[in-house]
Formats: sequence, structure tokens, C-alpha cells
Amino acid sequence: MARNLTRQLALWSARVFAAHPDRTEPIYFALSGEHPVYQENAFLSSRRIFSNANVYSIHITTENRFLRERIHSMLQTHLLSVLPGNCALIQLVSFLPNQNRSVIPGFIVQDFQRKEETEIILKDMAKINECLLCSYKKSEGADLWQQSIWCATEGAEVKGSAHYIIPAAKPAAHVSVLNIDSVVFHCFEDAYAALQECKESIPEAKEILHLADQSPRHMQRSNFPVIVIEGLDATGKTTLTKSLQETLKGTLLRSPPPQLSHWRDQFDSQPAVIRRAFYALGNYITAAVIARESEKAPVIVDRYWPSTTAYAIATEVVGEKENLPSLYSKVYQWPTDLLKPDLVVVLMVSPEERIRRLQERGQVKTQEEKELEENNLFRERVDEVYKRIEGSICKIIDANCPKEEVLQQVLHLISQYCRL
Ligand SMILES: Nc1ncnc2c1ncn2[C@@H]1O[C@H](COP(=O)(O)OP(=O)(O)OP(=O)(O)O)[C@@H](O)[C@H]1O
Ligand SMILES: Nc1ccn([C@@H]2O[C@H](COP(=O)(O)O)[C@@H](O)[C@H]2O)c(=O)n1
Repeated sequence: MARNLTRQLALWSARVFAAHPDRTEPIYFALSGEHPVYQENAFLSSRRIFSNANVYSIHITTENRFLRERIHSMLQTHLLSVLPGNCALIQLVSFLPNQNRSVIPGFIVQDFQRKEETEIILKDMAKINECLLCSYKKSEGADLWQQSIWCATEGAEVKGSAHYIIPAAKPAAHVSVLNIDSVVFHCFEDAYAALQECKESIPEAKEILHLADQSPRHMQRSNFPVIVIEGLDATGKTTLTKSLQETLKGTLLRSPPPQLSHWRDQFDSQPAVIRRAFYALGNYITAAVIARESEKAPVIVDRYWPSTTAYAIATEVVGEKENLPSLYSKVYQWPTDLLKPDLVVVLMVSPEERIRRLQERGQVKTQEEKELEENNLFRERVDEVYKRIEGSICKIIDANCPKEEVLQQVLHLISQYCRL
């Protein structure tokens, strides 16, 4: 037991921690081992995270990505309701710099009244939810150190060695990028495996997995061209795809496919890894229909893999589009096992025109549309990811012009890139 604990805590000492006290640029700090080293006290105390309170951190270390996000979401709402008054919660992640899938979510808990019961409550939480619990103390020399007080894998109270805390440099890759391959799937098996992680908690996942099992795989487009229309909400996809269907006498498809539509609300409310796996499997199921329909007529598809990827990345990554995975990153590469269209057309309109069209349409805004309206940064990240999609012919269209002009621009692109 001791060896395993030592190994685990040694792993922790290699990690960098990012605290988001107020959703501005994270504060990065790291563990420095068992001997006090010079640290920029002004750095840590100036952030007021560790002063004037008993401070703890709780880390959700369970391997199951679905459970990890579920526990994080539950703790986010539950902790403050059970902790004694005058406690504050700060988002905290720990990660191995530039190492994908190394991110472990958690929280910093500040107890300004320094109540003994706080630690008792947190230990219970850690025990029930397989978390690692640490406390932070200042030594005489005002050095600050982290002490583990409950270890998930050992299921016991531990007094692991103390690690002193020092400021850490901002990592090259933004910490939110390290989870990207948990929400962007580059093969059927990964999306399938992600949904399997939740099938005991979400019975409908079994039905979706069954539908995916029934769907032919590795299909290719046939005699007629396949054109995918993409873009933010209210950019004119529905209007354009209907006009293209009429003009080309084609077949109009949507992803997710009709057999998954009645589950959308339920999966839209799930943790990101599950939500995106749902849409990813929807793309694979749609691909089989595209292949079959492209034997008979041109196929127009309203949203497909680019939507799933753009919204997953734009949701996972915070802040400016500069925080996105770098250009030519493999995250933008089209999956080799997913039917590739002849042409992807991405409609882009100005924020003002989008809002005008949303208001003109008068439909209830989805949570995501509300976020798009309030959060221009999110919209800019979605549009930027669309521009970075690789492996398929992806063309950006200025869709601010009238409907007929948009249609003519797209018909011209189709004549250039598709065999009609
Ligand atoms: N080129 C255009 N110029 C002006 N208005 C347009 C244009 N294209 C579509 N609209 C109008 O904008 C609104 C949104 O269009 P539409 O529903 O086709 O967008 P969408 O991208 O499918 O939206 P969502 O993804 O939210 O379903 C509709 O009221 C539509 O009539
Ligand atoms: N292939 C897809 C299609 C959709 N999504 C997600 O759904 C959101 C809304 O889609 P609508 O068709 O209702 O406009 C979209 O913003 C994506 O988040 C997806 O991920 N993959």
C-alpha cells in the first residue's frame, strides 16, 4: 500500500495545477518536493487563494471519464450546500504539461471560518467519490506546502509527504486543449467506447450502441456527389439545403439522423465526452445512409463531422481562439473510417446578421444559441475550427448576402469540385 501511495503522490508532484479564481487567466503552480525552496511568496499570497483561510483541494481521480465529469458537476453544486458558511470554491485542474488526457478536474475549497467540520465533510466527500483530498498550510517561514490527507486508491486517511508549492510557468499548450481527444473522436471505436462508459447510468446509450452496431461501417460515397453544409445556427443551412435539394433533385439528410433525434435533449445535457460521442456515432450512422443514397442521386447533408468537431473543441477550449489546438493539429484531421464528402460548405455571417436572423425567426433559443449570442469568443472559436478542418475540401462562404446569391455561390463551388 505504501509503495502505491508513494508512486501516486510522486505522480502528483510532477503535475502542474491551474486555479481559476475568477475565470481570468489561470494561476499555475506546482509541487516542489519535500524541502522548502525559495518561492515568490508575493506570487501566491497576492492571489489571496491561500491566505486568511483553511485551504483544501479535492481531485476527482476516477478513471471513468463519464463518472469523472458527473462527480465534478455534482460537487460543483453540492459542496457549497453542505460546507459550513463562508466557504468558497475555485475551479482547479491538475495536469502533466503538454500530455493529452492527463487533466484531472477538482476544486480548491477556502474555509474562511477555519471550521474543523469542513475537513470532516471533505473527507466524507473524498471517500464516497474516490477523490484525493489535500490541505495547504503555511510554515513559519511563510512557505506554503500541500499535504495529502485522503487518498482515493488507498481508501484511507494518509499523511503523505508534504510538497512545497512554487509558481509554475504557463504551459505551451493551454490546459483546456489537453482533454480534446476525450471529446473529438477520430474513429468509430473511440466514440463507441465513450458511450459504453455510461451505458449502466444511461440505459438509452445501449439503444444507440445497438443502432451503431447495426449500421454498415467503412462506407464510401457512390455515383453521385455528397455536399455537406455547415455553419453556426441561423447562418442559413436549412434554407440553403432545401434549395439545393430542389435544384439538384437530390436527397437531403441531417446528422444526427432521425432515429437519434428524440434522444438529443437528453444527451445534450450529459457531460461533454458523452454528448460528443452521441453526435459522433450519429455521424457514423448517417454515413451509411449517405453511401446508400449517393447511389441514386446527389446527397446534401445538414451538419456532419465538422459540426461535431467545431462545437466540441470550441466548448472544451476557453478564451481566445489563440488557445485552440495549433494549426495542422491532428485534431482537425478527418477520421479515416468516416465517409468523406466531395465538398464541405461553411456558411459564415456577421454576428449582427446572425442575431437579426435569430430574432426574425423568433424561435426559442437553445442554451447553445444563448451562449453563442452572449459569447462572441465561443462563436469565433467555432468559426476558426471550421476553417482548420483538414482532409476534406472545406470552403467558407460569405452568407451575409441574399438567399439566391448564396445558392448561386454554392452551385458554382459544386460545379468546380463535384462530378454532377
Ligand atoms: N441569405 C439569407 N439572407 C437573409 N436571411 C436568411 C438567409 N438565409 C436564411 N435566412 C433567414 O435566416 C433565418 C435562419 O435561417 P435557417 O433556419 O436556414 O438557418 P440555420 O443555419 O438552419 O439555423 P439553425 O442551425 O439554427 O437551424 C431564417 O429566418 C431564414 O429565413
Ligand atoms: N453532426 C452534428 C450536429 C449537431 N451537433 C451539435 O448540435 C448542435 C445544434 O445542432 P442543430 O442541428 O440543432 O443546429 C450543434 O451546435 C452541435 O453542438 C453536433 O455536435 N454534431
